[in-house]
Amino acid sequence: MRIDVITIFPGYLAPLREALLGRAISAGLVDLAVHDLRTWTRDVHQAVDDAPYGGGPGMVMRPQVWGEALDAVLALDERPARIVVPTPAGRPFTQATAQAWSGDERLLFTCGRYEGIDQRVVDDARRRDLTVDEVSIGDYVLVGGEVAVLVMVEAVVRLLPGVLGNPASAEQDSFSDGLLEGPAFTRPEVWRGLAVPDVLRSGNHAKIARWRRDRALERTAERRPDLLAALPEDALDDADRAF
Ligand SMILES: N#Cc1ccccc1Cn1ccc2ccc(-c3cc(N)[nH]n3)cc21
Repeated sequence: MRIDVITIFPGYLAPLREALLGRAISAGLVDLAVHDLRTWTRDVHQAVDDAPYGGGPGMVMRPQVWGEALDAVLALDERPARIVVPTPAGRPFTQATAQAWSGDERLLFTCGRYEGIDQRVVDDARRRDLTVDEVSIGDYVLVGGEVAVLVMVEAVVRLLPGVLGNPASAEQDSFSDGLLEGPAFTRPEVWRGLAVPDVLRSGNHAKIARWRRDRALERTAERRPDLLAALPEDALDDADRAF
């Protein structure tokens, strides 16, 4: 997978070259290129923003700079790219989104700042039949798109074959079966007077699986009843319903 990121703060994306993601890049599983948007400015001040039409607070990012940047970065590779625009006004980015995008050949992230990017940049890309996804990582407002890109790239890249040491980790993710993950424990057996649940030390794999499923159902019902309500009809078996 090729990943391009366009931003006025390239340094914000440095964490993508650390740890697991850094190893995925070194292993050739991911090609990452970060581009400074100001490369495509033409004025001495390298202006990337201007006042909003219709008035209002803040500034809006200029379409000309973004249009030239997108055209240039898209042209760097013939593979089709999904253009991702982080925005508080986007469709929710979920585990299902990450799963879907993990099958893409190329992702191109555009990091806005100020009050966002002139809408015509997205409109122009779409009318050229480019795939453009405007996505939100949560119902809160960040200062720019860079942090959202860090979140989305990590969520997607960890799903690529060969990235996680144990692929089962991704298969047993929270949300992979529509439920939250239950509690996890490791040594010591007792810590500050708190013991690991006996069933987890029983060696009875059927009982352990049932216990873990019950804890996941319990936690989901308590913290995210919306996820429980959204489960497909056949997602819960009789034992689940009995819980
Ligand atoms: N746009 C916008 C905007 C609108 C109003 C106030 C502040 C901003 C700042 N901003 C500029 C770029 C940008 C990108 C993504 C987010 C973002 C995503 C999530 N899920 N929250 N915030 C915010 C971003």
